[in-house]
Amino acid sequence: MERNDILPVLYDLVVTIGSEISVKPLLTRTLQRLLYHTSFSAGFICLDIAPCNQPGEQVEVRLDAVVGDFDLIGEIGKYVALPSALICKPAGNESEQTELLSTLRCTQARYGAYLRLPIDHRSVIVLLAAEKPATSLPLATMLQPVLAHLAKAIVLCRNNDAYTSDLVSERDLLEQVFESSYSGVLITDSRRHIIEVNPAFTRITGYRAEEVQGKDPRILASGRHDHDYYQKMWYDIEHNGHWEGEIWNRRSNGEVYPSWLNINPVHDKDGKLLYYVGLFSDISKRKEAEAQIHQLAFYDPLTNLPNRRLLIERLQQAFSLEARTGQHGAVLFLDLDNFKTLNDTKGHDVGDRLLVEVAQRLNTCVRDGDTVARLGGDEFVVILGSLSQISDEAAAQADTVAEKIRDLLSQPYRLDQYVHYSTPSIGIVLFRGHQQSLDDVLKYADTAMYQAKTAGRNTIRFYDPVMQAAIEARAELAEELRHALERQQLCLHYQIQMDNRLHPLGAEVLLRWQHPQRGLISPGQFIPLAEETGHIVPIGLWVLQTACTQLKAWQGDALTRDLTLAVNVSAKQFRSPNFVAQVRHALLESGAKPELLKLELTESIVLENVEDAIAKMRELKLLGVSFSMDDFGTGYSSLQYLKQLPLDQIKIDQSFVRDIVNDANDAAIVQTIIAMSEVLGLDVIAEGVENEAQREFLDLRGCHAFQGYLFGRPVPLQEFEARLRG
Ligand SMILES: Nc1nc2c(ncn2[C@@H]2O[C@@H]3COP(=O)(O)O[C@H]4[C@@H](O)[C@H](n5cnc6c(=O)[nH]c(N)nc65)O[C@@H]4COP(=O)(O)O[C@H]3[C@H]2O)c(=O)[nH]1
Repeated sequence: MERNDILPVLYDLVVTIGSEISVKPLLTRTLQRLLYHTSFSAGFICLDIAPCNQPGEQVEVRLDAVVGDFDLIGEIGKYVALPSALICKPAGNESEQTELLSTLRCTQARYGAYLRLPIDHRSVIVLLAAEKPATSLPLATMLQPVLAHLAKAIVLCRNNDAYTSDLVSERDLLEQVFESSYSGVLITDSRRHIIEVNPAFTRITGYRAEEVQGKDPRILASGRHDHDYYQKMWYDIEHNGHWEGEIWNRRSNGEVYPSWLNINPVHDKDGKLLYYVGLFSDISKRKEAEAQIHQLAFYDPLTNLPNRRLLIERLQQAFSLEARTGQHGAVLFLDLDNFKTLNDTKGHDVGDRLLVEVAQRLNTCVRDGDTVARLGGDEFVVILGSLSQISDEAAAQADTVAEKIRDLLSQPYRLDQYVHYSTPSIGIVLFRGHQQSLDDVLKYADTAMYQAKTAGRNTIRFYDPVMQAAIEARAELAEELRHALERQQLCLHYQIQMDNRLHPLGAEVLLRWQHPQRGLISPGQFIPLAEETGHIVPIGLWVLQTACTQLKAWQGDALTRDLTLAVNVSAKQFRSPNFVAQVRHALLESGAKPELLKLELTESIVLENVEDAIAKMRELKLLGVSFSMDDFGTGYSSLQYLKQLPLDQIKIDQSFVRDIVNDANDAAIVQTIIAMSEVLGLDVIAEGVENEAQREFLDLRGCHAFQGYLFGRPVPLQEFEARLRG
């Protein structure tokens, strides 16, 4: 190559270098051009060479580009061991080159000459040939400017490569997000023609990309939203740069579904609108779940009627409405007469069917804006709204609806093979605005219903404040009773029991409540209340413990040591699973003799669960405790169970004793009870003996034990003991 030839070569190389933007093609094309112009047959480029100082050593270099030698091409990107003289040192004379290259294993000693062109301090181009091509000039020197240019180009291309690789990974990431997103993505051009959708769009809408591309997104519209809705949506997008909201669309199969949609416009850096991007998710499942939760939270699952919670909400609304209009509203509280019997005899399934049918009938009796709710069990509430402003008229309107309900609910029900007859008891209370509290209105309606029930069922009653006052007083008493024990307001009175020779046999302990304001309250008033609230259990236990302590205290005195104490046991107390343990514990703790403790049970307690009663009685009898059957004759009085029970005594109820002398019926009953006790080997005692005639009658018929005012009223302990001594 002559000096004059080199300029076009340099120009060609510079153009080649300048036209590449990526390292790999830059190196390859530069090598190709060099081989072409210099007549070398092969060449390679190594960048980033570590400094090599020892002349004889091998250096590890990476082949970044190779041209012309297929063996070496196979090594591109890999590290190969090459003589350091070839890579780092200026080329020697021809014989030295041949010798050096003969040791090159990787090129199979194919080359005898090379040209080494350093690009910068760390890179080199090595051109190889079987023998050195004829050139009159030192090529290394001539090519120097272009190599400096190449060094700069490598740096630029490397930066460019790094940038491109970042862009590619960014694009890959976006593409992956787009493809795998769970949300549907829809991209339109600025004229709102769909240009791209993702697979989630297809999954949700049922439309494939090619079916919607070029079309207006309006093809998805369900028709559920009016023109204004869309206008507002586009207004927000154009003016606020964003819209987000619930939208009902239609799938390709025609199904309408709710979705949550975000729309954003995309602009270029000059603010020119390029695209609209819509991102949406199918919220039909969420909506279904919400509806289900709402249904569960606000509706009764059996009848689908509003439940108590929704009833309260509706009542609140009705209060507000009537407050504005000045009209009356009414609450009807309904309960089905004898529903429990149907449930107990025919089973809950049949009971449920009746409730469903009642719910349906109730709904046909009221207007659209009215509410029919089920509170639970067989209790229903109806709210009637917009009744007259005049209370008499409003009452008449409510009464008309109640009559209609009563009439319809009294029609026969066909439940499976049964024809069932049911009637309701209905309580009504009127309301207007917020004059009464919501709780009060419901409470008053309940009271009125209760009144309807006690008035003989199948009845309608308006709320009566006098009755409400009685109920409230009762509730107050219950609350006070809760604290009576801890406040030490309870005490025991003792009523003597005697034999026919007027020897004291013992006493019945009778509970009294010394109320700080109301004075002495008799058990007839508070025992049923304590039964209802469950307070009878701790109270009963206290009576038992006090009686046992008293028995123990009497042990030291000859006058009292053989006296028995009869203790009344309530149903709830007896039913409690640890009743036996409680009695045993009371006896042990006090040290009382079990033979002196007599437990009084009533027929109803025992009849509730005869087997359980027998088991408990047997256990207690093993301890030595005895049993008396209280109020005998007033209930079922079955000889059958009487035989099975481990009783010791039968107590003739005072209702028979009262007229025993004058009423032949009572006399006959008492005689039968005495005879029956004899047959069964049981003691018999009569209670309520008030006069000598009664006592004599009983004594003559074989009843020799008595309790009653004739012998002594129930009195406090000191009085009782004084009387024994006197
Ligand atoms: N007219 C009349 N009445 C007489 C005569 N002799 C006694 N009495 C009353 O008849 C009731 C007899 O008690 P009971 O049948 O067990 O009926 C008791 C019993 O069922 C219940 N009771 C009382 N104390 C307790 C208790 O500690 N626990 C439980 N569970 N119930 C109790 O309260 C009921 C009523 O008790 P009290 O008011 O003390 O009423 C007592 C007593 O005062 C008489 O000659 N004429």
